[in-house]
Amino acid sequence: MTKNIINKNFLTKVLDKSNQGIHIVDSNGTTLYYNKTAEEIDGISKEEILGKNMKDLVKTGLFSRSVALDVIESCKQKEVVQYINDRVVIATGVPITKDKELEAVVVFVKDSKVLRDMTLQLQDLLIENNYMAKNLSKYNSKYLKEGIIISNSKAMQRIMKVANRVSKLETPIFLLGEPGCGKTMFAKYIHENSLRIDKPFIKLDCSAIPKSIIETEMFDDENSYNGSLLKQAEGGTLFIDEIADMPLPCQQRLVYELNRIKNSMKSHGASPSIRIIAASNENISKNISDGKFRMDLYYLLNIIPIKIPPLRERSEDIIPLINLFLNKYNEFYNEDKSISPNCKKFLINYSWPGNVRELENIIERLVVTSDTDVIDVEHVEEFINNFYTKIDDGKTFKEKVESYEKKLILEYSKQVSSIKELSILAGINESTLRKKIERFNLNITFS
Ligand SMILES: Nc1ncnc2c1ncn2[C@@H]1O[C@H](COP(=O)(O)OP(=O)(O)OP(=O)(O)O)[C@@H](O)[C@H]1O
Repeated sequence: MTKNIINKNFLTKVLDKSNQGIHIVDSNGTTLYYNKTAEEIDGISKEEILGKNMKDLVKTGLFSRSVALDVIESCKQKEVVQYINDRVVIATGVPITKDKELEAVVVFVKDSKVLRDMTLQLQDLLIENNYMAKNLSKYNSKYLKEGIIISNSKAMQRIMKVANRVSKLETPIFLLGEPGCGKTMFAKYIHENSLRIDKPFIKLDCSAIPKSIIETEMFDDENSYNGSLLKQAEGGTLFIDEIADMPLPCQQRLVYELNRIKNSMKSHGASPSIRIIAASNENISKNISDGKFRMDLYYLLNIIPIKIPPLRERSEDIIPLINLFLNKYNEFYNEDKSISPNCKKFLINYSWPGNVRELENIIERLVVTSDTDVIDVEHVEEFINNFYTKIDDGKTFKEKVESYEKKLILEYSKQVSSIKELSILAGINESTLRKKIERFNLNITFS
């Protein structure tokens, strides 16, 4: 059985511990109780006030006014600012009634010094807040200027630095990296930060168009649809994606073009008519040793090589990328989804064979398909099964990634009715997907 300890003695102890001053007077204004904090705030001792009437104490000048007397008169709660012994005190008088008759008045007393301290703290916070807001806007404009490129990892910060440095030069650039890791994004970024920003940025994806027409598209003004790409990119940047797929005769003409650009820069110091940025996700050295890629072209392009690491090697970028895509697709689909911490952990541990493109694609699907506001591991598992591969099965990392990719492509193919839909669902561009299907020897039929 619990003992009821709440008696008069106990309540008096509690009131004495309060950090507010408490002053109780009866309905005539005579002080019945005055706690320790009130003594400290008012600078008046219990002995000076207990059993004395407030009217007399106001007369003697000990109090400038008495809120207790105001409350006795009006029988309503009242708040006043008082000067007691040169200190500013805030006193709130509260009437206590029994059967509608006033029984007593309790006055709660606060030292304005506390409020002053709080005001000072608030001012400090406002200053800090202002400072942070300024920095945030600086950060935001930098962020926007960089076209929202997430570069939280050291590796990406290094690449951003190189990209910033080389964007103002005219030299060719060679971007290397797995599919979906951001090569096109970097090519655009370099163009947009170069002196050619007002001129065209033209992309040629050698894996997306039949090999037989690459040369025409690139060089032939008369037979290409809109004039040659070299002509279209005049004054600007020509971005040649998947250059390893470029046919040898075309490579030869590109070597000629690059040499011409180089010589004109050397002899006239002139800006080249076109800047070339090339990209490859193939093992280009293997193509060279197989005789599929010209060594001289490789050296002409490889003056500034930038290798973009796969996402699995820069896991610090995963959370900021998740947040970026979550905001983007929440806004786009007018949703307000968030991702649980467990699910984020789960996504950090995934190997992302399709790199940033796959991550973006999965976040978009999660925003659209999850039936709760908080996206959890179970929702992700619907898309990605067998997240974790066994470590000790004797396969190399690449083999594991490939076998996982095969599984995913087959699984996704069951949900769509064409290669185009499959490429959208998987977040891989169509030509890369076709190549993968061919390389993995997958037998895919669409319903
Ligand atoms: N660091 C990053 N920050 C923000 N978005 C990124 C980042 N890296 C890639 N992306 C986004 O991921 C998607 C894929 O990137 P991108 O197309 O540049 O890859 P890629 O390497 O050119 O792929 P592929 O080799 O298949 O052509 C794009 O939507 C791009 O904007």
